Amino acid sequence: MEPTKNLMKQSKDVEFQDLYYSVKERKNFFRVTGQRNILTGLSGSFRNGQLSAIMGPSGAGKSSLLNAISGFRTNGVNGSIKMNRRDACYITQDDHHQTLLTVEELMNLSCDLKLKDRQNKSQLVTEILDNLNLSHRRNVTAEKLSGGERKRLSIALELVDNPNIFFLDEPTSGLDEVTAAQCIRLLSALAKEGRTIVCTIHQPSATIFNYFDSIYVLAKGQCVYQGSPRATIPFLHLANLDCPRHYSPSDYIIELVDADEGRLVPMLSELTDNGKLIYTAKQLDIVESQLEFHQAITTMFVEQPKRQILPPFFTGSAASTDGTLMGGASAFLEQMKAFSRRLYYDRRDISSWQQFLVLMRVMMLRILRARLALTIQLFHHTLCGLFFGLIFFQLGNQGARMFDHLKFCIGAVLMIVYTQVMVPILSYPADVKVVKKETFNRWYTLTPYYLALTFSRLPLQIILNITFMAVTYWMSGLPDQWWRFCIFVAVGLMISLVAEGMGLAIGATFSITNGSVVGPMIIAPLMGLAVYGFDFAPQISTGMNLLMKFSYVRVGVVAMVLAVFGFQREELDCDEIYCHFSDPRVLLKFLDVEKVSILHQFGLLAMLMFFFRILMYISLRKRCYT
Ligand SMILES: Nc1ncnc2c1ncn2[C@@H]1O[C@H](COP(=O)(O)OP(=O)(O)OP(=O)(O)O)[C@@H](O)[C@H]1O
Repeated sequence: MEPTKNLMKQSKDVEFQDLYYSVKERKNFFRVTGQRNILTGLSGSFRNGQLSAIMGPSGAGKSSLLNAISGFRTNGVNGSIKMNRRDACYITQDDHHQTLLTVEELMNLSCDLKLKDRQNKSQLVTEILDNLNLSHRRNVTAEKLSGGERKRLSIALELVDNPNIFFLDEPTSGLDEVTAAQCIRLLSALAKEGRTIVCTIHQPSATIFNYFDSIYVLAKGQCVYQGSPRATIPFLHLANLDCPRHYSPSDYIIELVDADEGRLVPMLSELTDNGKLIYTAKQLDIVESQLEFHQAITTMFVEQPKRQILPPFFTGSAASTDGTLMGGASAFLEQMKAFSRRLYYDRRDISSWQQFLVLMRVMMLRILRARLALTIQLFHHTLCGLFFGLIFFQLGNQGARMFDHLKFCIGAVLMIVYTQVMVPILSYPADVKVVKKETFNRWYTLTPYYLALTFSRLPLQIILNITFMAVTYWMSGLPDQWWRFCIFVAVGLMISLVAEGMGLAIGATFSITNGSVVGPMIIAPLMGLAVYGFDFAPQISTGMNLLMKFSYVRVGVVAMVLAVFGFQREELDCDEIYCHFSDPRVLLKFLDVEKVSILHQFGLLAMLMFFFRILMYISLRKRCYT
């Protein structure tokens, strides 16, 4: 690949010292039984202009190290890292992209969100796609690309604002040998253009191994080798471990550190001073004397006691000290300056309003493109409306059918709740991964995304609700009053917005597996509260009444009852000798809601809607920024 001049930019190194990463071990969800150290005091550096690999056996901590130094994961990470976050991007192993958009649309989206000057946008897109050999796939959606093409697309999307530092988690996983080699060659070319490229790789073939400028081998969370690929054999020779002829050094070193439960790990880790030393070889010959080593870290980090937590706003900055008090003070000043610089840089060129507009457009486009899902949802709501309409056909004005009226209101609410809760629980977790990647790579900030998500779903919600409610209303024979119909629809819409908020909050917090358990588990007691005590409503205790206010299903049912029977509704027909509930006021009194205002119920629903949506926002923030 030819280096592209207008993409050239000065780039920087990545250095880290005494890096720890630990996770809490739990016996069950709540009980923490201890702490597991995954990375144990690692140091090292990845140089600008080089393609570096983090290698190691499965479970060695490669992804953990990549996540920790890139800042993709901050929870449980302690130590010093020098890296300009503004200049870095992270490409995940699974290549999460916005679904239903073509390569060109995704590239345009990336440009719209990242570049202020959009005049040369199409030229830039063409240039990048040409360079990454993706031009012929411009009009294909990301889901239809091959593994290698998808990886190249991930790189292309990030190249738009030309970051200096690329972190890639297992870029060759799932690719055949030829495609994997192509991918690594591309990364090597990008590094030569003046970028720092760091990727994890499990066990590269001999060909791929030699494409790397530097390798960092991990085992059991410790550094067992750091240096050039060709210095691997002399390094092992130094430890009296001779790589057999015709054996790939990458295979050999991985096998060595994996054997005998990692018996050799402490010795090799000592030779590298856990990453503080870097090895190089002068020539290709495997001769011990040609091995050289030097300090991996050039930055003098602030002296820190082991495992001390850096305040989060210091991460990503580096400071020097000679270990003295004065040195420490000037280092602190430097950190403060770096912090202010970061604050300055964090002010995005693209305003939040512009981000909102771009995201809104894309989200609406995606909703319209999901034709099958749209058709199924419309069909489902119409069918449910017809089903309800048939069950309660022309019963809406029958004074003798009080229980049917109640069943109608409860049933309609439950149908809305279940549909609106379950869809985001099952679909949103996949979106969260895309959002995490895109916010991390500075495509947009969370607030405009969140607002665009909320508003873009609104039109579809309204249409689906009107469909279901209209069919139900007219078939069940409720009064021919447009204003009552509008209130009926508004109640349905409000319930669906609360339920959707709850579904999104669960989807943003849990995986699909856990969410599909948690969702119904939460709805069940809410449903219980919804039907509780309708036959002895006036005797319900104050405490229970208060609790019932938290069940939006109950609040929804009450609002629905008020919409159907409130507002001075005329007497219902009576086909029998005596109909106790033919006067709607009797029914309202029986349910103890005759003095309840529908506005009050709308207020409660609005509060619960905000509650779930704020919960979702907090959850999303936590997922994206820790
Ligand atoms: N959040 C976590 N909670 C518990 N254990 C974790 C967590 N993250 C990582 N681990 C554990 O830490 C170890 C290292 O994980 P990591 O994913 O970094 O390994 P890896 O070298 O990338 O492995 P692989 O090549 O198989 O992907 C593994 O044993 C993993 O189970």
